[in-house]
Amino acid sequence: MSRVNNRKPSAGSLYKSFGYALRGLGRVIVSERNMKIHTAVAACVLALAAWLRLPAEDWPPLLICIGMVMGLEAMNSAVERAVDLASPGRHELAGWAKDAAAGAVLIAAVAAAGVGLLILGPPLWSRLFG
Ligand SMILES: Nc1ncnc2c1ncn2[C@@H]1O[C@H](COP(=O)(O)OP(=O)(O)OP(=O)(O)O)[C@@H](O)[C@H]1O
Repeated sequence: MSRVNNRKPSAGSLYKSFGYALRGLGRVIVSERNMKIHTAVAACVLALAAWLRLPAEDWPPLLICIGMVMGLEAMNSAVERAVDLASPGRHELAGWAKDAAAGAVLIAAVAAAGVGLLILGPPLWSRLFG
């Protein structure tokens, strides 16, 4: 028989979950070089978008891409830690899992770079050379 979770969600537990999530993000930003790079690139993209006064409809794709890349990087860090815990020694499956998680970040980052170029490129070009 499956166990049923009868705990009622409370405002306190919701608040705590946000706290755990923010603590997790903080740890990833502090300890992962790639996450620092993603954070810096995201800040530059948002500053550039504001400077170029992009129209409202151009902002959602940029925000989605930033969220996708940073979210997947956090998930990649979680996979790395979980794999290291489960398989401290070298194992083919451990390498497979880490490579696949890193591949997910790479796909998102390449797609985000394409979206960023398409959205920011033309207005930046005309601001600089137009
Ligand atoms: N336990 C493991 N077994 C097999 N291959 C691994 C293992 N850990 C990491 N690898 C391989 O090394 C790559 C990089 O992994 P990771 O970023 O965790 O660094 P690392 O090799 O553990 O060393 P470090 O964290 O010191 O750079 C992985 O994508 C995978 O190909």
